[in-house]
Amino acid sequence: RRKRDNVRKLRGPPAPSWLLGHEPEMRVQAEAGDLDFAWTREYGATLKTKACWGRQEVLTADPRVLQHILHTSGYRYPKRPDVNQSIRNLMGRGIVWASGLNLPYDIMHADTDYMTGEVHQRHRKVMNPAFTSQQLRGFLPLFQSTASRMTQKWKDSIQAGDQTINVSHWLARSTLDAIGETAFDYHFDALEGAQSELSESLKYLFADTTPFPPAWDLLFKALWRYIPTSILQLVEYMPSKEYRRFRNFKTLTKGIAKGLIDQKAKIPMEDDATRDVMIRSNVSEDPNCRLDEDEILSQMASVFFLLCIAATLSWLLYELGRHPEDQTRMREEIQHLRGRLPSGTDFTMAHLDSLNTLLILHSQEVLRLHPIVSTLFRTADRDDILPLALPVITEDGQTMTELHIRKGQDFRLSVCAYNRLPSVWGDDADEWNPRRFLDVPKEKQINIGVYANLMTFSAGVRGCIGWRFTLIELQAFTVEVVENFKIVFPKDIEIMRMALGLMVPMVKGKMHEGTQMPLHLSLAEE
Ligand code: HEM
Repeated sequence: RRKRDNVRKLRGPPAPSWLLGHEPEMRVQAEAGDLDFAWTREYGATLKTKACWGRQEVLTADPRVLQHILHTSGYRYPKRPDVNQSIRNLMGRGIVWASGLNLPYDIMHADTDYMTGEVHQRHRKVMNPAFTSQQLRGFLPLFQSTASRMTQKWKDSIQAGDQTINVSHWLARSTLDAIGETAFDYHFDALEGAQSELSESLKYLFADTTPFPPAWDLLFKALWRYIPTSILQLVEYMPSKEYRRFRNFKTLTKGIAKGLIDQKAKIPMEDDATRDVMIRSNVSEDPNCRLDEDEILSQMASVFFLLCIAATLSWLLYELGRHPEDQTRMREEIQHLRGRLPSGTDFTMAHLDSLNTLLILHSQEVLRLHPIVSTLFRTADRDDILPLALPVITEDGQTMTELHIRKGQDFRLSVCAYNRLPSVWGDDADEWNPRRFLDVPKEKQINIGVYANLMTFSAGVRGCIGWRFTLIELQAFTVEVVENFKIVFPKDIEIMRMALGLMVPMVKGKMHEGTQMPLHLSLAEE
């Protein structure tokens, strides 16, 4: 006989409605993560919440539970079926969607051991060579020249008398250029205003749809887990705004990829040293390293992740604008290093690594405090017992140290709440303090995240493949901006952390204008 679960014994906030549970409340939080922070403070790191149709969910920021789900269990906690289908609507059959057998319905209803992850592993094998440390470090000069083109635009703007720069606008364009050239060997020329169709599509991808979906859509998506994949995939053709936008983005990125592949196909293989891994995968002899054409074209939608880098960089400049003392010290350190370089040469990765005290600490702190993907959604494919690192008090006053769950149990993995756990990051976990990374006792931490033990890039077999890429770009751009400009955060505006699929900055009272981060800039040498 199967053991009963003890999820219902967890404490949690009362649900406003049986039909919609906490869904509307979670989506209209004043700022992304507010409820996660409040609830984990009140009920502990693991608690129960309600989804649509009275379904019970577990929200957790417990490091041991996160480790168990993302790391130790391999593919046994797949993405929640409705979330995975939404990923497919946006990004097609690429790596972010690829799972065991791609049959969420079957996973839920099968007795057999499905979750071998073979499809995902095949995607990962093809993508990995493009993301090795050595490969990415070689991209530094390209990041530097893109950053320098961007700051030239800012200088032009300042000289023309406009000192308020919407940095997130420019960072999104620069990052699109950088990802295009490095990952796909493709020139978007977004900084020069070209390819505006893709830039525009990215800009409005989540605008005014995802945060406040109608009740029917919430209820409808909650039923997707009961629909076989072959039928479910048709939902991408729904006529409403969100579905249409996702569909257009997918068609657009696939179209660009197709053009690229056709163009490269004309070049004989041996003549093209830069021919990228995805094109090679098409002709690979080894079936474990081969993707079909639709899978290859779908990878182009990964340009979507540029939004993560652009938003992270925006938050970093925001924090530097609010902490002038950090900014001044960082600039002095960069200038000191610059003084030791022969003229006409630029920083190498070894130089950037040597800016460890400031640059790396600031990168880690911005990723901790402003995780762009603030929640991950997973479902158990079997009954399981999960050990808790942070035991919680149950409704009947007992201490719970293990969570017993049944197959099909949904989890909300709270990246943002884990990144602010006082037991992991210290009592000032809600505050900006880059130096904490020098003090946190690493030996006491439970090993989870791919970088700095943060959850920002997720963890385990499906952890972010682009984290090194992100760090190198983050460092190259930060050095370029801080060396050239003094950044001041304007007093007359308030920036909000909005959960629009991704956690992005917006100006309070001007949400309709979309993602923005206006900062006052002046030339550093003045
Ligand atoms: C600050 C920047 C970034 C953040 C916060 C971030 C975060 C994440 C997270 C949380 C996941 C797991 C998603 C899930 O489980 O559903 C993920 C996966 C992924 N990321 Fe990133 N990412 C960033 C930048 C990038 C970049 C620059 C690239 C590519 C150039 C990239 C490529 C990917 C891919 C391909 C996956 C899917 C991996 C897999 O399923 O095996 N990411 N990322």
